Amino acid sequence: MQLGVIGLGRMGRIVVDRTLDAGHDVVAFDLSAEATAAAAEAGADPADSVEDLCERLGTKKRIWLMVPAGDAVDATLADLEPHLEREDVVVDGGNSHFEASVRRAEGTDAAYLDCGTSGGPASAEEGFSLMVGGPEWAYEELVPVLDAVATGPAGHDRMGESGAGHYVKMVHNGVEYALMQAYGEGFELLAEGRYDLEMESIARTWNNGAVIRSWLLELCEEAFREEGNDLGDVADHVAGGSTGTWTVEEALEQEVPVPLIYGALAERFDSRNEGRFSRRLANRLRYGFGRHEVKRRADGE
Ligand SMILES: NC(=O)C1=CN([C@@H]2O[C@H](COP(=O)(O)OP(=O)(O)OC[C@H]3O[C@@H](n4cnc5c(N)ncnc54)[C@H](O)[C@@H]3O)[C@@H](O)[C@H]2O)C=CC1
Ligand SMILES: O=C(CO)[C@H](O)[C@H](O)COP(=O)(O)O
Repeated sequence: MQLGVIGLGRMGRIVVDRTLDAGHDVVAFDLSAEATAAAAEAGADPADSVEDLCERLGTKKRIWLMVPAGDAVDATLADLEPHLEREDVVVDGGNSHFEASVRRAEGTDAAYLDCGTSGGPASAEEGFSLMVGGPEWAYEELVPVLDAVATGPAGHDRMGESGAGHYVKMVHNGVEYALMQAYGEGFELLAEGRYDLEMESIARTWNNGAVIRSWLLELCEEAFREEGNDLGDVADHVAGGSTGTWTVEEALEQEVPVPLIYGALAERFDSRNEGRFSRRLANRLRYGFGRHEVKRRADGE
């Protein structure tokens, strides 16, 4: 099979490499000429524009987008649109909102597959877990490439109609937030608690047979090994948050309680806030009702 890949960053490059390794042909394009050249060195046919990529693909185009979610997907689709026919298939492997994917599927002549991708750059060797939404014929058509990009045939499946792939990936990320928070709280108690403990040793021991073993816990083990028992100079600041926000918004709309996911998201936002207003007010209110001492900021700000 011949696959066009647009977006050759951390994730797109893995799509290219794994597709080439499985014996398929790849035509590659990125706005960065450097990224395109690097993919060419790995064996891909380099394109210098979306139009050039489409010409190199000929008829029955199979195109995988791995550009940042949002405007970049719409811009790429706008460039692709004049070259797309009904028998073509476009896959969006990024973290797009499922509603945007439904809109895009409705707005293109090609078959559109929304593909949630899990595993991250660390999965270059093993392959990804792929959650796909969209027309069944297009999914079946892409199976050889999905087999290559995923861990294998068991690493991908069609979740349902358009939007279902990115919907499942959105919820996956919500679960990811909650798991990270649960491990974080457990290790915080262990680190601050009454025994002098080795965090890496605990993570390693749990990873060998414990009920709570997981890849995220292996990443905890790696973090303690590489950063130290107290995480060294790693800052108390967690970036990102869009996919968790979408999960919570959807849960509210569906009236499904997700307190753990919401709590993890709130903690993430809180990590970016120094001197929370609500905590300062609570501090002052305790004086108001109980004449408890008001702790003052050292710098008087
Ligand atoms: N990094 C991760 O752990 C994961 C990322 N994703 C999703 O995969 C997508 C890509 O992520 P990364 O590879 O990490 O990002 P990245 O920033 O490493 O790479 C994005 C690439 O797209 C290129 N690009 C941007 N706009 C373009 C356009 N209009 N035309 C052609 N190329 C364009 C950039 O030059 C860059 O090389 C995002 O939607 C992200 O949310 C999904 C799962 C895991
Ligand atoms: O999808 C992922 C992991 O599964 C990506 O790492 C994503 O970038 C995480 O985004 P955020 O933490 O900002 O929601």
